[in-house]
Amino acid sequence: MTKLVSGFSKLSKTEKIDWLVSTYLNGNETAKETILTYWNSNEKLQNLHDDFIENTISNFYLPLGVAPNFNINGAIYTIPMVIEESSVVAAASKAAKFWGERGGFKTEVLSTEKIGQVHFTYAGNSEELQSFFYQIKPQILQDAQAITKNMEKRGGGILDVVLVDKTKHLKDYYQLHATFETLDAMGANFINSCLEQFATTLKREAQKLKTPIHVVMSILSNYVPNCLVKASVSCKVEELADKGIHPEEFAEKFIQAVNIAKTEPYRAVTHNKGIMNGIDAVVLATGNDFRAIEAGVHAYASRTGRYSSLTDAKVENGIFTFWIELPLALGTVGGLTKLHPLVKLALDILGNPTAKELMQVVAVAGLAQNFGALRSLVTTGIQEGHMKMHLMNILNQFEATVEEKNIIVEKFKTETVTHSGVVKALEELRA
Ligand SMILES: CC(C)(COP(=O)([O-])OP(=O)([O-])OC[C@H]1O[C@@H](n2cnc3c(N)ncnc32)[C@H](O)[C@@H]1OP(=O)([O-])[O-])[C@@H](O)C(=O)NCCC(=O)NCCSC(=O)C[C@@](C)(O)CC(=O)[O-]
Ligand SMILES: NC(=O)C1=CN([C@@H]2O[C@H](COP(=O)(O)OP(=O)(O)OC[C@H]3O[C@@H](n4cnc5c(N)ncnc54)[C@H](O)[C@@H]3O)[C@@H](O)[C@H]2O)C=CC1
Repeated sequence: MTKLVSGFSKLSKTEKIDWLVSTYLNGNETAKETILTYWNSNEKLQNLHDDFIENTISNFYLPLGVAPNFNINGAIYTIPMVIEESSVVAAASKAAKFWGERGGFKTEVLSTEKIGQVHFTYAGNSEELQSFFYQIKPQILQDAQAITKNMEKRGGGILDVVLVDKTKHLKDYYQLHATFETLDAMGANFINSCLEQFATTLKREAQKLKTPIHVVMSILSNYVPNCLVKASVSCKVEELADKGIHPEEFAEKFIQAVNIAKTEPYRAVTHNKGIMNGIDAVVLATGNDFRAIEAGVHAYASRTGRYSSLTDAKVENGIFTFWIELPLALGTVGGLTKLHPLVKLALDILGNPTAKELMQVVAVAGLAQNFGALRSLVTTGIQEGHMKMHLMNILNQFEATVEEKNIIVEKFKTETVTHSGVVKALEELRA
């Protein structure tokens, strides 16, 4: 068994790689070469990327693609997407084109409130704590002024701080539950700084109480059900007609597919995974925190107590409408947004949106993705389009030459792509 290593973080990058290769990779020189192959030849850029995280040994590439033709509230966007899965960008592009010819996407930001909490315990009288809180609330806000003054100048800051009694759920457990407007910042660091200051004031002032309070932790919440965006598409049912689509039958099956995802959690998780194909890809391309988005979105999908679809669809008076509503705490300043050159490029492609504008673009990407997946699922089935896009991955896996690729791509233009079918075709070609 390998011994625990001490002081690893203090080694140079090359020393870290040498340790890794000798300890876990049997000194394999090819492994070392792979690590070095992905270093950026531009030293300045390499240093920039290395500093994003800790113990960096190389760069991990994901493709950056673009999906054109998104008509959002009348403006035409090309959406940058970072994702490893084939057919996602194609599906988004196809859905954008389809809806671009049918009035485009309509979006609306419903709210932008962020949340943070100071979690603490107090074993004394609850009413005493309430009146103590009302006395010190102005002081709590006053002490945070140094942190909030610039955000206030921009029109944001702390919206409110309330005391919440959670003792019914957990013995002696209370919170300071705070709400924030962080404008174009996702706000994690701003909120956490405010919360830690609230905790400092709370602890200082609580020395006056008969029963002590114990602060457990201060942290923002990634559940932001009041930071909501809605995106929708609609058209007359007959306008749904397209290659392979009978409009009435399509609308009916499509709505049925959404209804199944609304009631059946096993289906809802996959349905929403398809939505997150679009959401995460834009979140990543724009340097946002996809873990925060994922956690918040799935909590929202469970808000009724049962995990459900993020999208909904209906036909009313002959009009088909399909929409999504979801929480998105995004930033277009802060974090990596001004640091990562490709993030900066992605934001430039989007016309340097505000956080509110980015929320709308991201919601549209999720809706488009869901439309593309459902359209395939209720018509051809998902494998036809997905495997068509995945063909190149299979060929690369078997190190097909350019010539072999050309022959096999041509062959599968008229046949459904399956992994075994492609392998067989390659074997026959090589026999
Ligand atoms: C894959 C398509 C688009 C093929 O669809 P198609 O009709 O064969 O495509 P086409 O060759 O006729 O081209 C039509 C348009 O599609 C786009 N398109 C087409 N090919 C490309 C390409 N190579 N590169 C870029 N864009 C492409 C592009 O917009 C193109 O227009 P054009 O550019 O020619 O004017 C279609 O079958 C589709 O939308 N399938 C759905 C795929 C999907 O949802 N993939 C997600 C991964 S599966 C998954 O993870 C989620 C899931 C499905 O489980 C979720 C759920 O269950 O709900
Ligand atoms: N649980 C979580 O989600 C956590 C996330 N994080 C990380 O925190 C980072 C995001 O934190 P932020 O505070 O957003 O970033 P940040 O710390 O880079 O701060 C952004 C700052 O930009 C300034 N600013 C300039 N123009 C602005 C404008 N128009 N609107 C708003 N602010 C403006 C403000 O001072 C703001 O505080 C992400 O990298 C995230 O991964 C950190 C801790 C926990």
